[in-house]
Amino acid sequence: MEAAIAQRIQYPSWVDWREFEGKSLRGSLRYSQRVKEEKRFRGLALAHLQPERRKRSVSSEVLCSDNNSSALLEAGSVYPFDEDLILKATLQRKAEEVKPFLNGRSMYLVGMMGSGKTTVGKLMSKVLGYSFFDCDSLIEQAMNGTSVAEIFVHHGENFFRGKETDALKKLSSMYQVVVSTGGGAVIRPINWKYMHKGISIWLDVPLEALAHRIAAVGTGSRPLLHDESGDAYSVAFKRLSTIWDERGEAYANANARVSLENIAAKRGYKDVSDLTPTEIAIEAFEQVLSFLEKEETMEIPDGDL
Ligand SMILES: Nc1ncnc2c1ncn2[C@@H]1O[C@H](COP(=O)(O)OP(=O)(O)O)[C@@H](O)[C@H]1O
Ligand SMILES: O=C(O)C1=C[C@@H](OP(=O)(O)O)[C@@H](O)[C@H](O)C1
Repeated sequence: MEAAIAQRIQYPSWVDWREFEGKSLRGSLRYSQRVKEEKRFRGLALAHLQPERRKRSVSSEVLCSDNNSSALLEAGSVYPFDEDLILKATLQRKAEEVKPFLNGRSMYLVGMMGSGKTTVGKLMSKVLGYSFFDCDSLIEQAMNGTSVAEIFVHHGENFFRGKETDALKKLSSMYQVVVSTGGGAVIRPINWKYMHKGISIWLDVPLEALAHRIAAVGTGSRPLLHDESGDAYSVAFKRLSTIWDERGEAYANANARVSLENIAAKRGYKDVSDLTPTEIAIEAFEQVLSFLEKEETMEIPDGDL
């Protein structure tokens, strides 16, 4: 069937269409085998990926100029579409883009409690082929399995901060690792000395979102949030606000900042809770790339040569 079909997919700028050229996309897009092999398929399909529908479907207008194409899409129809596939492939490509410029340098994720340092850090380490370490877990292992909360109770916060610095010192001698630091790692200047041996990335998440996330999992593992009485969200929000007032500025020492509000605005989402860890990890790699480019182009004054 001769079909005048030109597919116009206009993905957000952060999606790398090259990932999918010539590959069959999951969903209702069907192409004759010849179209795929001879890659005579041309054009772009207009996909309106809207947050409330991005997970389930996409409205597409498909016109392909190709003979023998069996594409059967019509303007305005709604089709299942595997956006997770696109995001995962984009994340992999971003990692491959960044990796050569890292020269094996490690990455340290900093941010308030619940900002996603562990969740996003694991994703980044996986696509980079780096090892992942959670600083709190290393401290607990060094204390024969004593939990962070128990360390605070039995030994006090200052003792914990000393162990945190010891862990970061050890990690700073390693290469090709992604580290999820504890939310308070930014407090001590000595910790920045160790983290600046690698590249530090601040996950900047609004307090409201942090409070919702922590309320969902409870404050048991976060002793600094234990003090207040009330509903879980209010307790978390109140304590996080106090902690932010005390140390919020310190996070800005990071080499790269990942603002979830900026990503959500870029993507047209109403709320940062629409953002998946993969989307955040993609942005993290983009911000690392920007930092590395700036680092490379920074002129060394002649006098310093
Ligand atoms: N992008 C996200 N959207 C929604 N929930 C998230 C996101 N990232 C992390 N979370 C959840 O928030 C909680 C804290 O995440 P975690 O990675 O442990 O943060 P941190 O290591 O910074 O304390 C976990 O329950 C996690 O599943
Ligand atoms: O913000 C903080 O001072 C802390 C954050 C915690 O790590 P997470 O950021 O993983 O919760 C943990 O290190 C300890 O409870 C202290």
